[in-house]
Amino acid sequence: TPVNNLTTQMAQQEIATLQKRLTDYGVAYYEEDAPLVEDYIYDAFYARLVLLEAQFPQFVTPDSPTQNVGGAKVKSGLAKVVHPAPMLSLGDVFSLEELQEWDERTTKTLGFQSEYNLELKIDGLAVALTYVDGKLVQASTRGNGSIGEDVTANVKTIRSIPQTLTEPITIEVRGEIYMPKSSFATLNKQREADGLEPFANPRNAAAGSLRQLNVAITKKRELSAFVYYTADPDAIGVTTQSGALERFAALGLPTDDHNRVIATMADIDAYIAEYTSQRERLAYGIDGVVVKVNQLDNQLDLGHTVKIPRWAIAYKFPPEEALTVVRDIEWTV
Ligand SMILES: CC(C)(C)c1nc(N2CCN(c3ncccn3)CC2)c2cc(C(N)=O)c(N)nc2n1
Repeated sequence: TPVNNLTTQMAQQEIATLQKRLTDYGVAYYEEDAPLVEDYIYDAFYARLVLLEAQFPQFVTPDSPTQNVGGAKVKSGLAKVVHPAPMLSLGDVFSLEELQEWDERTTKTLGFQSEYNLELKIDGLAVALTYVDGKLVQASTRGNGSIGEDVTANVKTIRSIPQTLTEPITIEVRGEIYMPKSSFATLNKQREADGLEPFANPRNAAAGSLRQLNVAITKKRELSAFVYYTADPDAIGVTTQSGALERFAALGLPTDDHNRVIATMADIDAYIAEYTSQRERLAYGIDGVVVKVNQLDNQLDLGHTVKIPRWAIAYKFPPEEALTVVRDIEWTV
């Protein structure tokens, strides 16, 4: 259950159970050297307890596993985090014709023509950010959609991600962390000067920089982010995707301002043409356009399959590999 749908009673119960379970696991691991569960299971329960205790501090006890240094039993790599609501993937199309077909299917299912919110598809890596009473308490990568990695300390070094919202609300938001093209070029020059392998593209550089155990390295890597989703729109009182983006900005969260609401799919050609040509002039990498049904209640009517929402689709630009050399030469000048 997402943290802000819990009653105090439920939270107290879950916290007590987790404290007991993690203490037993800790004893078996540290004192009997006979771990009861895999590390990633322990880490996922531990991350859940951290989240609950942040939301319900009245239930933190001095002997809670989170209160002693040995608590986070992370031996190797980053701790694991279970996403309370799975992070879905996105369906892809590669032509305007397929986009029209998607629009026809969507219009048929709804019984009327929906308006769409268009967003640039930022070429980075997806993260979930959890704020409790307006404070950033956890950040995790998408991972496989159900279990990601805890990158809270790393994310706290990203200047565009606020540690405190402008209102003390409890909400989980999702977005994309990316490395601007200029930071990517500078980083790769430095790596080549140091005899290191350069990163293949800004997305890999962002992932490698974010998932660092040594947070000081993340801090130096000049990452940025855009927020684009919450599973709990009631927490911010919005009814459309475009309204959610406006509320995110009002809360101090970074959003991309290239989004646009269109009435019918006929209007998308202009947007796609505009950003296909603008692409190399943007300060960050994009690999397409994301089209979303704008009214949130219509999104609910459309629902999602196991993996992807029916109310959103990603139009992918044709790969620009051929232009890479030309583009790099152009802006390194
Ligand atoms: C909330 C939904 C599911 C509709 C959604 N999902 C997204 N993604 C899911 C798949 N993701 C993913 N990542 C790795 C492996 C599989 N899927 C990566 C993010 C979005 C990504 C962007 C972006 N990049 O700019 C965006 N403006 N809106 C998104 N909206």
